[in-house]
Amino acid sequence: MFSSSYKAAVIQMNSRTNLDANLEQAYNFIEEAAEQGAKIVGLPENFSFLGGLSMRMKQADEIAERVPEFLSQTASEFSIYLMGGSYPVPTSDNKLYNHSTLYNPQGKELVSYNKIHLFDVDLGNNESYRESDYVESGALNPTVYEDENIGSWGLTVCYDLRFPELYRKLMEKGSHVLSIPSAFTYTTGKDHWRLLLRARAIENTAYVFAPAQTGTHGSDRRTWGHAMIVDPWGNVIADAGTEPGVAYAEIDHKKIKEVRSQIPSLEHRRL
Ligand SMILES: O=C(O)CNC(=O)[C@H](CS)NC(=O)CCC(=O)C(=O)O
Repeated sequence: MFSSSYKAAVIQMNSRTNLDANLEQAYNFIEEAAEQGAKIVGLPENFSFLGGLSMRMKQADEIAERVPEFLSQTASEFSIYLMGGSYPVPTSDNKLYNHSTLYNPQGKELVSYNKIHLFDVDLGNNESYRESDYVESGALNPTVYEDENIGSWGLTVCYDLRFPELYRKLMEKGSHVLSIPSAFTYTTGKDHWRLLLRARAIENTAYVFAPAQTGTHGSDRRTWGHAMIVDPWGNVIADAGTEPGVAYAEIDHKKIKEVRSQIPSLEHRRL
């Protein structure tokens, strides 16, 4: 367990198909968060490129080269932990991993995770998604990073949020904070996002840290926003609303201890 509380920042972006513009938007919000004293800052799913699938495939090598450089330099420039949302990393068979990552204040990558659950759904009204057409599911390897400064962070991405068994595995590895960078659709977000985030926090007595995408991304994509931090009791302690921006909350080891002693449900598990 870490020993002090710290300020965390979730970034909400409106990423599109211009890598430079997206990185600039991310940089400006990270700078703002660092100036506000955040020790850890998180970017949303596909912060570097959203929409424009064929363009993304063409630029995938460039994105996969530039984004880690950007994350490393920015984390060390502002001396913060940086959760790099997710970005596409080409696989050997011409697909992508939806890759999430965590950097330390010296700009070193600490841990990374490839999204396991892929968003293949038909929502009606001509709204459907086939993430598995271009993304390869990651290894079934629940991924946690821990140190004495930030505690134990479990990495997941977006649609993973709907699979509580993944979070149970992360809890078995001692997570204090569940990271869920997202680009939830407007259609599902309005009914499911807040409820699912609060449920994961309550059932795991852990913080939920969820940067998000918001607004429209080209003509066929609309995301819900409401980047959020939820405390282990299930209270929403930061909500970025619907505009791009940054939302802040304190992550406090005392709160985790308090809730886990009030309701030791993790210890009461039978199955
Ligand atoms: O590929 C991209 O451009 C960005 N990635 C996404 O938007 C991903 C995969 S399509 N979206 C989700 O996982 C939404 C999940 C969701 O909305 C739900 O579970 O309801």
